[in-house]
Amino acid sequence: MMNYTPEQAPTDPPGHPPPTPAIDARGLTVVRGDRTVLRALDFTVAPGSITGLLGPSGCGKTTLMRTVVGTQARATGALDVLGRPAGDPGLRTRVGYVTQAPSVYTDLTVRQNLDYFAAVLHPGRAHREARRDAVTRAVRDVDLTSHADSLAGALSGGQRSRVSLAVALLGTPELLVLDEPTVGLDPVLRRDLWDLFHRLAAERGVTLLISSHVMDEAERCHRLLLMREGRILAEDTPAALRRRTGADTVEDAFLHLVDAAGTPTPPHTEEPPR
Ligand SMILES: Nc1ncnc2c1ncn2[C@@H]1O[C@H](COP(=O)(O)OP(=O)(O)OP(=O)(O)O)[C@@H](O)[C@H]1O
Repeated sequence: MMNYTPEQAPTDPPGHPPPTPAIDARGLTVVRGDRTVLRALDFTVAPGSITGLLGPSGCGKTTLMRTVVGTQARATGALDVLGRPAGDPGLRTRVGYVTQAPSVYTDLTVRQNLDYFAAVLHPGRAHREARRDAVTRAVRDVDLTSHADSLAGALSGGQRSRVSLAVALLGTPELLVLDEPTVGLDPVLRRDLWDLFHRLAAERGVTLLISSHVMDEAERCHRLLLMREGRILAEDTPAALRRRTGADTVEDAFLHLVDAAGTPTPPHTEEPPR
């Protein structure tokens, strides 16, 4: 089983001012094409925490992640990431982003992929040993040591996704933004990845923002941002959301909050949360 409980979210030592949020959004609005996709979002993400971003397909999760990592144009309002405006060049090595589609070279082995990205991050002979250590650690983190010399193109979809995650871990990011990292993985790999996410938060102080369709993964997060139709429906711990709504599961809590919000859902644009 998992080696944590969601109630064990990082807390501030008494008497200390709260730390700067890892993410601080105020009135964040994003337009894509002729659609307003994110609508005046206000939320914060605490450093060293795991925040789950949940909501039905098309509610704006990827758009929000793209905005946090600075690749989304036409954002208005304020969005600070690690104390700087989102997209600031100083954040490049401090933020890791893993997209839904794995971005690896299929004609290189796992290790060659990582060697390449490590050389981009830390060029030069002086960093050769540090690069080798970083690559070995990242391959081990994602449990691909036995596949290190396999061509990425010969791996399963889930294994390729883990190579992408290993690339993001190379730079030892302070904030990791992961878009549906567990899609297509079997239950054992999903559990192992969530264990890794918790180790990264607890042992390395990494902040993780993780999107998912899968409501049972919500229970593995310290806090949740529940999204619907470009808005934040609720922001709280899984337990508090269940308590607040009298629901047994986060999925039921979500449905309760949707009903309470009272906005009708056009059937052609909405999928139920999976
Ligand atoms: N390039 C684009 N131009 C215009 N609208 C877009 C574009 N990309 C996405 N959208 C719209 O923005 C909305 C949010 O999309 P987004 O990909 O952020 O949702 P999502 O919650 O991540 O969905 P999923 O879970 O299916 O990945 C959708 O209604 C989508 O149609």
